[in-house]
Amino acid sequence: MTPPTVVIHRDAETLVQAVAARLVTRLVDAQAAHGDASVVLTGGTAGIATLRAVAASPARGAVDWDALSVWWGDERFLPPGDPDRNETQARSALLDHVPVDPARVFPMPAAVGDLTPEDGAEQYAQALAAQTAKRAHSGAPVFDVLLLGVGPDGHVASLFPEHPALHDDRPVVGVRGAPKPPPLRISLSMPVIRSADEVWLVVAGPDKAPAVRMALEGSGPVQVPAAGANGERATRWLLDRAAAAELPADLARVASP
Ligand SMILES: O=C(O)C(O)[C@@H](O)[C@H](O)[C@H](O)COP(=O)(O)O
Repeated sequence: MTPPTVVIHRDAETLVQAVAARLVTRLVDAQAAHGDASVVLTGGTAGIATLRAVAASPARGAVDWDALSVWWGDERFLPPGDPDRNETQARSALLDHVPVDPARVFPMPAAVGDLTPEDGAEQYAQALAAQTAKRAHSGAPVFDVLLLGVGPDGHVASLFPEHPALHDDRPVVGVRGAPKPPPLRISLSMPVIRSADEVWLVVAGPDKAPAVRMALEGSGPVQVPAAGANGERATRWLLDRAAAAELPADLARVASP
């Protein structure tokens, strides 16, 4: 694991534009290297705004959308099409506007009938295992880039501080009693998050500053899950100034003054 890098942008809007540009480049590079690319999306304000910025970017035409697999890091366990589902928001922000191959878009299961979050997690783990085998065969990482937001409490995906899901050794976990609504969720587990080639934590706003500081100053991942979210090859903290406000000066070099 390489040490995290920190990039600080002037404000939330500059941050999402810069992350969108970086994401387009990352997907193009992955496709050039191994023919296709695999991305994990996040819910949350900054994550969805980034997808909107990709959709609006003239550079989006550089991505071969047909050769992209789309996964989710977590999902709010709600009925299909619910406006609060991360899937619904990602589709309207980006996926409905680019020619993705529907067979390569892997939303987490929705709340239908008797399905529980645990059942949904198990189904998603099966889809993931098939992808893992396929990508291993081609020598590509399972995920080229995995996007995460960070909560004011330091949660990432639906892995909340001190929550039992953090200790679950299954690849995908059903979450009950999440402190951020809705209480029922599905999440990739920490080991699966950590298997991504690159993990990008996209964080804006002053309410996130204490969590960003704690994660980067060595807090444990049980108290501050974001502290454990490292990629195999790169971990990038992509921040606006407000989220970076509590970082010590040696970490706080500003990219967009
Ligand atoms: O489903 C969700 O809510 C998430 O995926 C969650 O982990 C989110 O990314 C953070 O809570 C940050 O969200 P904000 O950027 O909206 O604060």
